[in-house]
Amino acid sequence: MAVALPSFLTAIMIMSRLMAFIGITRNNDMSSKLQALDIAPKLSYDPSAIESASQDFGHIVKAVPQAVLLPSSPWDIASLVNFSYSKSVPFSIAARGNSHSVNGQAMAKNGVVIDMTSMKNGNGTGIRIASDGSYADVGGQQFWIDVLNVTLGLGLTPVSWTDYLYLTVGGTLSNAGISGQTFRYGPQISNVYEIDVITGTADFVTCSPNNNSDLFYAALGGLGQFGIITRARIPLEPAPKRVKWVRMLYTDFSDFTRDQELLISKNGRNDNKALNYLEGSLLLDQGSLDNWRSSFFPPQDQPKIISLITKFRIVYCLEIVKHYDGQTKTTVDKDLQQLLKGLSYLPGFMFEKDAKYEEFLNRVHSEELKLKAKGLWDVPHPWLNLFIPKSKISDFNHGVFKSIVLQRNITTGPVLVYPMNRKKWDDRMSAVIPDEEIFYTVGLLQSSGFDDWRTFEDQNKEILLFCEKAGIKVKQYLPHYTTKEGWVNHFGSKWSTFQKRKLQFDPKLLLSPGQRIFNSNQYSPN
Ligand SMILES: Cc1cc2nc3c(=O)[nH]c(=O)nc-3n(C[C@H](O)[C@H](O)[C@H](O)COP(=O)(O)OP(=O)(O)OC[C@H]3O[C@@H](n4cnc5c(N)ncnc54)[C@H](O)[C@@H]3O)c2cc1C
Repeated sequence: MAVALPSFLTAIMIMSRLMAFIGITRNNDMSSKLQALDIAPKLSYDPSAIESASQDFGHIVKAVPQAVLLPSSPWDIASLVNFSYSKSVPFSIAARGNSHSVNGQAMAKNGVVIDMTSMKNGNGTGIRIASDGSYADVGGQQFWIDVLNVTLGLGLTPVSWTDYLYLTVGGTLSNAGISGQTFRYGPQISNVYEIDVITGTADFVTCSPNNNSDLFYAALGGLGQFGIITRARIPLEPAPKRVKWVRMLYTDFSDFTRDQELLISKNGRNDNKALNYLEGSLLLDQGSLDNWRSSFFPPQDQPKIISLITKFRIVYCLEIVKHYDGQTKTTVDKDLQQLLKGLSYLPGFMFEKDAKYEEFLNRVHSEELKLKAKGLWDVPHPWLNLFIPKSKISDFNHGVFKSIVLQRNITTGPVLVYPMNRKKWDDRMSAVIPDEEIFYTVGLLQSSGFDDWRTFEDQNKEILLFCEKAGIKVKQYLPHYTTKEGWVNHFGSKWSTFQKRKLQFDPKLLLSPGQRIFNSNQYSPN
């Protein structure tokens, strides 16, 4: 190609902005042409379908599509993409999983939103387990809770999870899919053998590390930019029956992080004596004992925990889980004692639970139901999720947790902080992580009222500014930027590959416009 890549892309972006200016003509044209398609009966213009496709779990931004596609098979999706791709003035298309993004990432202003969940089990997009039990083929629209239930039925399970299971396979694989298992098994994107993808050129491609590998690595962690994932092949292992679930409290941050790092370094291997899960969180007030990441602490112990919080203002909570099955309780208890030997948690502040494996994995759902009953689930969620290099986590504790968070004193909802290893991630994938062997994830998973989410967004901005000034090279998880410069910085050395792959797999910039990487002007605040 004679034209340099970035300027070609700039030309495409200018064209797409021009097209946005002539939106009205385009929209009328688009609606009438869509009526002529074979998938026309599956396009909904129903105000309630449009309204729900204009919103997400964040309740902060809104972008109204022209129509919502309710596909019954991947071919319906390919047909829609093909139609847009063939137009001289194409329209944008967003796959919508469970719409649990918080910044409009699954929206498509003036375009078409594909309600992936309408596919249910249609045409090979259900959950099918290999005859030897080594993997499951799973439709991109499937919820992880359904994957869990079906695989458990055969005594099997995937190994890498998210904290919450009412998310779709395609949605989490477009980000990374992280939780307390990540330190040992890697994120969900490191646990995929193969995927089927419909690209922005409407090609239906099966890809894996050995077959169309560029698209495989592009789509995993690719923020929906390169194609719509319609199937993923997920490795399975024998499922445990029960878990020992332990929480320990700390008032000293360096003790807390030293123990976290010690545990992940000793337990990263795949043997049945090692830990299966490790997370950490902050306890800031009474609400922290009973937020949606599960009420855990026995009621009789809560007064002494609250006294500790009152005295120290921040208490750090280390949470670990060990699976067990054939072992007797005594054996697993001995293994646990061995694992916890030499840790520096506060004496008298170790709490244990014994739970069914599925009860532990689905722990957020019961809290979700409680919050829903109180009208506190479908509220704004001004979240901030960051990856912080290990070398700066102490600076982050002082500058953010002990200063900004305590001074503003508005934080509601879980604040997570736990480490993971770079070596469990595959750098060829689109997902971006810090450039250090160990890094922490910090999630400020806040809920607010409809009137005050901006106060929380201000806190998020202050945190990012602090990191910038303090030279803490954070990477956002579930990233959200409003400028091209923000995205270029985010991807760093991966930016040129990301752009090149976009040109290759979605040259007309049709897909996932709500991420606002290549399409600006996609939504407005609520
Ligand atoms: C309560 C709650 C708890 C969470 N816990 C965790 C957690 O523990 N760990 C974690 O990693 N994340 C967590 N998340 C974040 C979550 O993983 C992401 O928001 C994820 O994108 C949500 O999945 P979804 O199916 O709702 O995707 P959506 O929000 O619908 O879509 C997300 C993005 O992916 C694109 N997309 C959707 N489906 C496809 C597909 N099939 N192919 C290609 N692109 C697609 C969309 O266009 C959009 O750009 C949590 C979110 C919530 C609300």
